[in-house]
Amino acid sequence: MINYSENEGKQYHIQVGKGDVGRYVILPGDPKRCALIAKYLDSPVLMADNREYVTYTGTLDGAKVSVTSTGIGGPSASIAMEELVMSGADTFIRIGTSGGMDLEVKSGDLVIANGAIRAEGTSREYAPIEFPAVPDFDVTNALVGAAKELKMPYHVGVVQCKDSFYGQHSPKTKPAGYELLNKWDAWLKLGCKASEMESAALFIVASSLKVRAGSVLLVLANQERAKQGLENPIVHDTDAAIRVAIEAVRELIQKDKK
Ligand SMILES: O=P(O)(O)O[C@H]1O[C@H](CO)[C@@H](O)[C@H]1O
Ligand SMILES: O=c1cc[nH]c(=O)[nH]1
Repeated sequence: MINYSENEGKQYHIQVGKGDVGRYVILPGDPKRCALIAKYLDSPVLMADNREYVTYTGTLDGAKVSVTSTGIGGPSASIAMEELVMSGADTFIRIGTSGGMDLEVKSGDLVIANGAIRAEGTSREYAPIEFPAVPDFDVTNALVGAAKELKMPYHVGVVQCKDSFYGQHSPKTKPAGYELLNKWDAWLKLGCKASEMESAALFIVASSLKVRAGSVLLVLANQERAKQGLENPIVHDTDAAIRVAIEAVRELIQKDKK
């Protein structure tokens, strides 16, 4: 494969290469979240800042751990994962924001995905639609263990992934076939916990590359609760989700040593 990078040994988009990242990588969407995550690492170093991809590398309990932002949506997230795997990474935790769906999911809660609805386009370029977008079992267990240990309010369940943020919130037009893609009411009846944009693509890319991935999401607010007139403040602080991801990486590091 052609490497378009002007910098030898660096991946074209993320601008890191072998030796620059650890096997464990935390993946926020927002590049500005990287510094907030990196401060939990020992001796974090900014390795690259290119397009939507910012990477820091440090250590946790002596193991090399990195943070790389994915940008918004499956296309950029899949590029980040592909290039990180080519740089030596094999274990990924997405830490993102989301909108609650199930009425029991409140602002400020965390959602740990045990599956993702593939209502986005990127994952279809990797696997037929019948193949489920599921996270790695050990990574998911580590996230649940960390949320319990840190006494965070969390839910485990299916998340819905799409390519249009405003299609979720306020679709202006509903083209022919719209209901075939946007089955929001069905997902609600099936107990879907939250909606976001990257987990499905990341889980399917991880399956195709034979690496491990999981997701923990902060719930900013829940439009379904708002519709019912239930309490629904907006929460922006991602620190709880970041701490759960960090603790989960520690658990995985210990487990992988055995
Ligand atoms: O907060 P991040 O990780 O970017 O995640 C969510 O926020 C963005 C939309 O506002 C999408 O990327 C969505 O998945
Ligand atoms: O409602 C929301 C909030 C964050 N991200 C989404 O994709 N949807």
